[in-house]
Amino acid sequence: MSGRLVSSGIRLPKHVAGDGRLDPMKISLSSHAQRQTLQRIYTQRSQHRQFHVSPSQAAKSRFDSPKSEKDESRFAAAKSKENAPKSTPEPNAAQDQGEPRVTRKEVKRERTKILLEQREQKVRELEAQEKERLEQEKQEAERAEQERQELKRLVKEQLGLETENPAKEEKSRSEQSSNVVRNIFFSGVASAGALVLWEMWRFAYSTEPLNDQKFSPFEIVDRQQVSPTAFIITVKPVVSRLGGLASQWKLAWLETLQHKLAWEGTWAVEIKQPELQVARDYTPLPELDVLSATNEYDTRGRIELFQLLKGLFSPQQSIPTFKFLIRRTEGGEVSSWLSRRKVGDTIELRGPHQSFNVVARAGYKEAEEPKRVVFLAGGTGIAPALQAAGSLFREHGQTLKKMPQVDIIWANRSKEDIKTDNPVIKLLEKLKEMSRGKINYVCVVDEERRFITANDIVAKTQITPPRKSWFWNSSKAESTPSKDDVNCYYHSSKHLITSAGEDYEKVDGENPRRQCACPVGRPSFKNLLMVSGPEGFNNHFAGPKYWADGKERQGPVGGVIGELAKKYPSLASDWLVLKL
Ligand SMILES: Cc1cc2nc3c(=O)[nH]c(=O)nc-3n(C[C@H](O)[C@H](O)[C@H](O)COP(=O)(O)OP(=O)(O)OC[C@H]3O[C@@H](n4cnc5c(N)ncnc54)[C@H](O)[C@@H]3O)c2cc1C
Repeated sequence: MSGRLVSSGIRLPKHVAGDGRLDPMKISLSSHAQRQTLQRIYTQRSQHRQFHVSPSQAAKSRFDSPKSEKDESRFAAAKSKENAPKSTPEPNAAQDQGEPRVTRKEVKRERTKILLEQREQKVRELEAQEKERLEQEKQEAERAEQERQELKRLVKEQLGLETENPAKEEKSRSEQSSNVVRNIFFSGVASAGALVLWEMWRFAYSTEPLNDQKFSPFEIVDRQQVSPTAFIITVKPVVSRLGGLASQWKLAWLETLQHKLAWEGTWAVEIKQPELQVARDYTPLPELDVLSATNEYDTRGRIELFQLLKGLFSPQQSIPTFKFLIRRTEGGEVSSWLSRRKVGDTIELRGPHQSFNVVARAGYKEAEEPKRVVFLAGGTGIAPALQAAGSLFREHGQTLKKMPQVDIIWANRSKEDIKTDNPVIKLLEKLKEMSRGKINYVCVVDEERRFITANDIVAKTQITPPRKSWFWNSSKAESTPSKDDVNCYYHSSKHLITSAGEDYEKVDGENPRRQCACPVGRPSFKNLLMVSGPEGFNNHFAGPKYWADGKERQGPVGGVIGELAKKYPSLASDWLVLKL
């Protein structure tokens, strides 16, 4: 226990002096106000001791000089107590006699009271502040709501949506719904317009799926090995998978082109080897369904329109394909690269490059009597032979009456090339059947020591040796009237010597047929003897071509046929020899 021992042996609290009085400075109080209060109590006690004043007097003196507002109220309370009738005796009167009347408990109570009062005061102040803040917030919220309502009213007024009566409201509602319908309608029209514009843009800027200016992608969809060195690949154009008008148009355009080309004669496309950036010509095989199509495909424009409409109404339209018979040449840049391509691979094509218009050269529709077309084909040279036969069939297929007799002699190295399951053999058989024998073929194979001979050519062309003149009794051949003194591009042998096989004029991007310039009343047609194969093959039978002005030209007829022409003058006068 803290405190101090006095002489009497009694331990006093530390804030009580030796004479029993309270020592205010020894009482530990935190606040100044508390210290003051105790100081007052101490003073009161001293006064009481020195002057023997009564508690009421002490209270009076205590409150005589109020230090604060609080003290003032206490002072007033004490005064009123003092003025009150003294009916009851002072409770502590006996103790006033020399004894300290303020105990520690009282000090503590007083101090606690003061603290409580202070705290209560603080709480009241905080409550008042909080109330004031809430009040302000409420007022602000009310003001904002008023402004919002006002704004809403103004907007409604501006938009004319102010409804004052139910009729007006109903009218406004119906107007709103008709607005919605109108908006939906115009959105639909706008979307359709955008779609049409998009398609027109694609239509205008889409390149043709096959053109002679730049290479276009084609996908290999089939590959068939027909002999150890030869194979057939089928390709289809790569068009957008999304379809749409532009894609349909592309397919329709290509199908149309196929029909047009099949009708006229021989043509080829270039295939690019992308690694070496070189290209070589290859000849598409004719498609049977194209050859057997009816004559509704009359002109180019009509074909396109018909195909386009067909394509639009049948999105699953057939995709036109091209087939190539290719022989892998040992060390060849393009053919060996192509031989390694598989189904699914993409190759690039450019073309078409048309050469001989077989139909026009063989007399076209003016033919007065069926003519003959003989084709000497070596290896893959069978492809142009099939094109020529196909175009003549396409032209005369309906009546077959005026169709020239077509004889193909196909020379190959091995028997494997002419197996019955070879698609080329199948195609030849089908053409023979469809043309009721007007198209015929024979195969000769090196392996069997069977080659195309001069006798074969004589037999197929049915040329006859010149008759001996009975008058001169000499071996001099009877002169045959020349049919070659015309300048017709299609039917003059002289003209043919310098020809680069350009049987089509280029007019405004179109390749129309040339006009036959043969004089009226004279036969304007010729028999055709065509030679198609590797360079050596062509040179052997018809003599070499020559280059002039950057173009490969036909040159004079030489080789086996040139020799025959010397013996058979009708070969020179009635036949055109075309080197492919
Ligand atoms: C109108 C037309 C249509 C055609 N159609 C077809 C067809 O349908 N199918 C078909 O298979 N072919 C066709 N061809 C032939 C074809 O275009 C190619 O000529 C043939 O495929 C060979 O080309 P390549 O690039 O493989 O060989 P290339 O690289 O051109 O070589 C050809 C030959 O020359 C040799 N050679 C190349 N360079 C040299 C050199 N520096 N020195 C010595 N020898 C060399 C090679 O070893 C090879 O034997 C056609 C040609 C034309 C003109």
